[in-house]
Amino acid sequence: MEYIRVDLDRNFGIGRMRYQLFPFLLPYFLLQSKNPDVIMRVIIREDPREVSVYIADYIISRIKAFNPTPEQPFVLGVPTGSSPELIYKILVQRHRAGEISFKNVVTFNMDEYVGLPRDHPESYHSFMYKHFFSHVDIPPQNINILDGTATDLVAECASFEARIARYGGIELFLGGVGPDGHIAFNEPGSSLSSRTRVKTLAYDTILANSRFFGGDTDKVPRMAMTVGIQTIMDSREVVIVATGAHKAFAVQKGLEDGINHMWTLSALQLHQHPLVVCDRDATLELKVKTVRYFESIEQAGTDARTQGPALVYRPRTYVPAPLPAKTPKSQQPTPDGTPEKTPKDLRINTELHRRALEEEELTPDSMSSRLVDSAIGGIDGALKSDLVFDRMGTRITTL
Ligand SMILES: N[C@@H]1[C@@H](O)[C@H](O)[C@@H](COP(=O)(O)O)O[C@@H]1O
Repeated sequence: MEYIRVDLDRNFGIGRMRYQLFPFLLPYFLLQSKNPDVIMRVIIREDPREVSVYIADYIISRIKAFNPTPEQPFVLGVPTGSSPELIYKILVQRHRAGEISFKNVVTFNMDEYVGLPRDHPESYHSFMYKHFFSHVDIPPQNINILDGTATDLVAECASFEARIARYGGIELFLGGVGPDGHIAFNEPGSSLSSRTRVKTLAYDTILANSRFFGGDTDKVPRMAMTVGIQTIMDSREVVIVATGAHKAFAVQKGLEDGINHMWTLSALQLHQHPLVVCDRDATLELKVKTVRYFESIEQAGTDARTQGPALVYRPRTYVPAPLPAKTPKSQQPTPDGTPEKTPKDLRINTELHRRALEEEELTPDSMSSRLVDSAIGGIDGALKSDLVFDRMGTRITTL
């Protein structure tokens, strides 16, 4: 009896404390329910078609909610690759059905190969016009794609960042993910604070992308220009599409492991509104517990697109690269002693160029050794026709 009385006393005490704390905790709970998107969101669908429908719907709903005008367009970051093809197809269908207009949408492409002319069939210019731009009402002047044949590539990258800043930043960045966890062309080892720059491609990426060049790795450009991780992180929202068992290892590293420059997808753990939409195969390396957790969040009814409140708009804080405080050594004073005036754009270029020289990025010859087992499926390009992936993605069998 004595024990029971003690327990009752203790429970009563805790219960009373809970009620006393309630008024203080209430604002916290309200804040949580108002901002359900300030976490990593992972949406899982059964196959690539369902994933593409979800993302196309999501983009349409975001553009509509934004209600863009010519003065305040919706700024969309867009990728290439096989994963987004179906998304573009659905967006085109929905545009043709009169559901969505891209008249007041401005796009920035993630990346482009260095050295490929715009009209090369495998340039990202060609890809975007073939799959999307030629079929919707986006004005050509709203399309921004890096020019891989620019004579001054550093200046081209600086001007790209400046254009993004001029629009007030990117609203929604749609991206894919490479089998080695890269986003855009931010290969393993990329600085997590990188901005648009020229990047040497890792051998795995060359191998994976050789499928677009008739399987010939020699035809794949060795360099590309790409937005940086920080460029992506500055977007208000990031949506990543990941489909297929060959993306499973990258998804696992990006979602379950720590933030790591060797798996640049993982940088999104620091973003406020990241959304990863996977098909079932792309989740094969995740813990069952992780999959259940994300599924339960969606089932709980806080799904950003269908049930959640609108995202909270935050002010834009990005300003182009700071100008050097000191007069550069190379800049000689004019005969009358006053320093030479440098045009604004050139000053930005000089700063980025200086930084590019300082930040020599690590691009190992091949990262294949990190891709174990099922993830070897990531090198799908050259091998696709020779390999069969079983449903569990844990074994690769040759035909
Ligand atoms: N630069 C692109 C990336 O932006 C893309 O995400 C990746 C995956 O492409 P896919 O969707 O074809 O697997 O390929 C390339 O490396």
